[in-house]
Amino acid sequence: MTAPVYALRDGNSIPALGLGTYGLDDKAGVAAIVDAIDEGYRLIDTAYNYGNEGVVAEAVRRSPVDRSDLMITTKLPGRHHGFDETFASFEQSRSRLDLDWVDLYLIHWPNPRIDKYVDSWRAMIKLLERGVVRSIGVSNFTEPMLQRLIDETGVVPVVNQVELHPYFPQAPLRAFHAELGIRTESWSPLAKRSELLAEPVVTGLAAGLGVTPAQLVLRWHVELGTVPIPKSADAARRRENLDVFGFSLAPEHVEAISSLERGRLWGGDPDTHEEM
Ligand SMILES: NC(=O)C1=CN([C@@H]2O[C@H](COP(=O)(O)OP(=O)(O)OC[C@H]3O[C@@H](n4cnc5c(N)ncnc54)[C@H](OP(=O)(O)O)[C@@H]3O)[C@@H](O)[C@H]2O)C=CC1
Ligand SMILES: O=C(O)C(=O)[C@@H](O)[C@H](O)C(=O)CO
Repeated sequence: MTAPVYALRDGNSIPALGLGTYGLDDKAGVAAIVDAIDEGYRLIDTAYNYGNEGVVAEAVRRSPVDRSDLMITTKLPGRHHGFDETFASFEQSRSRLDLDWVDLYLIHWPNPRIDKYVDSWRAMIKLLERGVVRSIGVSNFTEPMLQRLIDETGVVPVVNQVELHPYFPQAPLRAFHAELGIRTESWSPLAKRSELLAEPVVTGLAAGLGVTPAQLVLRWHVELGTVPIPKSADAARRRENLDVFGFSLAPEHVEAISSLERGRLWGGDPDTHEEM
C-alpha cells in the first residue's frame, strides 16, 4: 500500500504521508528504511544534520523500488546559510545521498539572527534551474519569513515543514499556506509519542473507529491536508502509521482533536531558536 499524492504548486507531487528518519542510523537504520520502502513508504525525510544521509543512500541502493518512484528530502543546516555556502552544502548532501538529483531540498531552520536565508533561497532557485533539485521549500518558517522570501525572489516555497500535531495545530500558518498554495508538512506528527497517544479524546475516538491512537492522529493530519512524516524504527508501527487511508474523521472529531491545542512541545520558536 502506498499513500495517495498531492500536486505541488511547481507541478511535482508529494505523497500524503512519509517516513521521518531522525534517529534511524547505522545498519538498523538502513534495514528500517529498506523495509519502510517495501511496506509502501515513498517519501523519505532526512537532513544534513541528521548525519544519516549515507544511511538513506544505502537503503535506496538496496531497495528494489525504482529510485524515480521515491521522493527524497534533505535539508540545509543553519551553519551553511549563504549563497556560495548553500551550493557547497548541497553538493555534500547530494554526494552522501549518492543521488543524481534530490527531490525536495529545504532550508532546515531560518536562523533569523544570521539573516542569510534569502541568500540561501537564491542559491536553491539556481539548483532548481540546474535540475539537481526537483522542488524547493523551507522548514520552520513563519508567515513574515515566507513573505520576505517571496517579496525578494518571487519564488514561493512548495512546502513549509513545521512542528504540527494536535497539541500545536498551527491553524493561522496553515491558512496562510493555503492562500499561497504551499503544502504543509508536519514534523513530530505524533508529538514524539509523548502523552498524546493516551489522551482520552484520542483513545476514545480511536476505539470507536477501531483504529489505534497513532492512526487516529495521523488521519487527523490527512483531514487537515498536511503531510505527516512519522518516524518509527518498528515495522509493525510503520505499517500501522501508513494504514490511514481507509477511514475518515467527521468534522466534529477533527475539531475535538484540534482542541487539545496547548502550544509547542519545546522551545523551537523559529523567531528565536537558532539551529546550526
Ligand atoms: N524540520 C524539522 O525541524 C524537524 C523535522 N523532523 C522530522 O520529523 C520526523 C518525525 O518526527 P519525530 O520527532 O521523530 O516524532 P514523531 O511524532 O514521528 O514520533 C516518533 C516517536 O513515536 C514513536 N512511534 C511511531 N509510531 C508509533 C505508533 N504507531 N505508536 C506508538 N508510538 C509510535 C516512535 O517510536 P519507535 O521508533 O520505537 O516506533 C518515536 O518514539 C523526524 O524523524 C524528522 O524526519 C523532526 C523534528 C524537527
Ligand atoms: O529533527 C530535526 O529536524 C530538528 O531540527 C531537531 O534538531 C529538532 O529541532 C529537535 O529534535 C530538537 O530537540
